[in-house]
Amino acid sequence: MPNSARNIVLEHATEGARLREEFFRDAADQIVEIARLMAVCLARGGKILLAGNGGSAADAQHLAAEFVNRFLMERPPLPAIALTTDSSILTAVGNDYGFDQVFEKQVLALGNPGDVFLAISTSGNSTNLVRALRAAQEKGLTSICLSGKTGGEMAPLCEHKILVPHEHTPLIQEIHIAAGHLLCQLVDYYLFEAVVELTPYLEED
Ligand SMILES: O=C(CO)[C@@H](O)[C@H](O)[C@H](O)[C@H](O)COP(=O)(O)O
Ligand SMILES: [Zn+2]
Repeated sequence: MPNSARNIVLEHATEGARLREEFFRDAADQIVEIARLMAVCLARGGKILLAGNGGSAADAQHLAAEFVNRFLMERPPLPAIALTTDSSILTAVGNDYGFDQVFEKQVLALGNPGDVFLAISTSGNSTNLVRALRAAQEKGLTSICLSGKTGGEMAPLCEHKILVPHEHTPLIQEIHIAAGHLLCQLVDYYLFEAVVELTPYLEED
């Protein structure tokens, strides 16, 4: 018995390491591109909205905190809001309209054209995120999804996608937070270390 429990640990570690290597090799350019567009959004005075359910709600909050506080370097606070944290908003909307609208109403209330909405879902099929992505489209936000496999119902609603090619929710989530950390690091890189690289993108419409 102790051996089979140990095998669960080792199989998770082996498969996680294999997936991580494959994912970052394939998605590196896309992560850089998405970080650059987030940096452009922030440099133009926009903000980043994030949302997810369960473990992905924790990821949304974790990443918002990195932006607002700091990540690896000392720099000014950056505007980011996790839409998962205000229990009065979540219970009022959930109670009066249903859980499917808890993120949609916040995107409609807080989102401005040019802001970024980052939706995090392993299945891509959480209705509250699908509805929030439609609201983001309506309000002119740039939508990004962190998802698994095909990105599910969210995929066609996202302008930019980071998809982890796996079936296992915890492994997808573990890659999501690693990709999220890299987005934080690269946003800081573009805004505070490599402004020259960002300048041509700032001049675009
Ligand atoms: O953390 C986990 C599983 O590792 C769970 O809390 C998980 O996030 C929840 O079941 C979510 O509701 C799943 O939603 P989604 O990723 O499919 O959008
Ligand atoms: Zn979990």
